[in-house]
Amino acid sequence: MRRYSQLPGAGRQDTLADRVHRYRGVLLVVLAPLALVSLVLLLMPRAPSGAAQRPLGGGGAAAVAAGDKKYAVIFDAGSSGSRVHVFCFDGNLDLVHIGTDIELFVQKKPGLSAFANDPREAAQSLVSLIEKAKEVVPAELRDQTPVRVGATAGLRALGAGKSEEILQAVRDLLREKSSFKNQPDWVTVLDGTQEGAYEWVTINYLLGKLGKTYADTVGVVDLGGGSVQMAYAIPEKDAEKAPKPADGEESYMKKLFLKGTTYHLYVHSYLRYGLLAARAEILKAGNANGYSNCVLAGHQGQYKYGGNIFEASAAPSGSSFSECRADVVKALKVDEACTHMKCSFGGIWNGGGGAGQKNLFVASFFFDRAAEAGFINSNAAVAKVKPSDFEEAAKRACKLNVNDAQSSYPAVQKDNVPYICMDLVYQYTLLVDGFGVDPQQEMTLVKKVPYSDAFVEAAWPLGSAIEVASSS
Ligand SMILES: O=c1[nH]cnc2c1ncn2[C@@H]1O[C@H](COP(=O)(O)OP(=O)(O)O)[C@@H](O)[C@H]1O
Ligand SMILES: [Ca+2]
Repeated sequence: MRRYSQLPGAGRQDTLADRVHRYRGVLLVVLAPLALVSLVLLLMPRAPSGAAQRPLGGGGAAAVAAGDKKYAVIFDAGSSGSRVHVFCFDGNLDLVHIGTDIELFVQKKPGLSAFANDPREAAQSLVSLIEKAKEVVPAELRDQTPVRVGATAGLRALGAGKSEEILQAVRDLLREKSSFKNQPDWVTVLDGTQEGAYEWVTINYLLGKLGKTYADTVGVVDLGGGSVQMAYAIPEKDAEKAPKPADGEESYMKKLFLKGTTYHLYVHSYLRYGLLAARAEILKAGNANGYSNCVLAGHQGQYKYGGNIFEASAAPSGSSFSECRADVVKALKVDEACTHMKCSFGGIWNGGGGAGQKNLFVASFFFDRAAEAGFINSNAAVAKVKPSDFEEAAKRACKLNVNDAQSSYPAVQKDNVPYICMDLVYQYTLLVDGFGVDPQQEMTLVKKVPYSDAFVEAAWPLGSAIEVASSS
């Protein structure tokens, strides 16, 4: 848990307001031409022909300026939990401290989709997060500070009707309780491409890569609970040849304009292939005999996901790495017909690879399971690993029964223990057979990214906040 300290500046409102009032005539004469000149200077170098002004093409929620500081409040309504992030940017769009931290980050479980039949209660689950956010934004700036809510795979999977009811309840709550600047179209289900693009912006921004050529940027994989995203930059000439997506699928390409540079981003989000959703797919793919080759010996039970129930009992001989792997390959539909040059899995174009994907930053559940399986330090922000590390860990885990696994992996939550073999096999197979990563290729698992003298969460909300802050 972070500390929330009161920002300097709160409480000076009256004095400042008095002074502004007294000198308003002088201020107008001095500031009006200055503002005009700065506007011209700001816009001039940022307008190459044809490039969009809004870096991510979003809704234009302008972050608020305090001096040259701008705050933005972003809610991440993830499938397994809700989180709030508050960021503060200076005039150069660099992050500045909020009290002693560089970001306010608070999280809560479960996510909105756990309240599928009670939209009001879903919205109420955000109240404590709203309160925490309010504590760090100075009172006089709150009504000008935009709050956005992005829901991901959990609400996507609920379908339009139920998710819209929940979003409406959240809009009502923000209007009545948040005191932040809110707008109905700032509370949405993010499409998978948007989520992947924001995550790519977050990581590349924090690493100082934005403004450099596409080949200097890093590729990003984000394994959530409900969906998994792959995003990386490719050369313009390749982007022009990108296949058109199938009916109902999102476009493979997204054009971003950031720090004076245009990027052509390949992004795909695979719904139902987040770690928790994939368990259901794996159980469906491999459950022919009423048991699963991926569930640890000694476990008899059912797995509940997205309102459905799946048989999840161990085979008589317990879990097996190789048989579980075969089930995962089936669940991934690795052999599905590919109508493009090259596919990842399920007939989806792989983007063609290249320099923007060479250096991979891999986030969310990849980090968490690697830490729980004990092959990376859970207190580190980043860790270098290879896909083969997941393979080795999986081979070890698949040999255990539930009791031995509980004592071998004390960091694994009790509910997750029967699935530790399945999760690790899935992660290895997703990387190698799904995304085509070489088992020996080094990649970076990332939880937080070092930035200035602090660490920032490696998650999509910062990308959204950058869009908000740069569109003012
Ligand atoms: O802000 C964050 N910081 C670090 N990890 C995060 C953050 N947001 C999500 N995660 C990781 O993602 C995992 C679950 O993803 P989430 O609930 O967001 O599913 P979704 O993206 O499929 O909706 C969490 O267990 C956690 O490891
Ligand atoms: Ca997520």
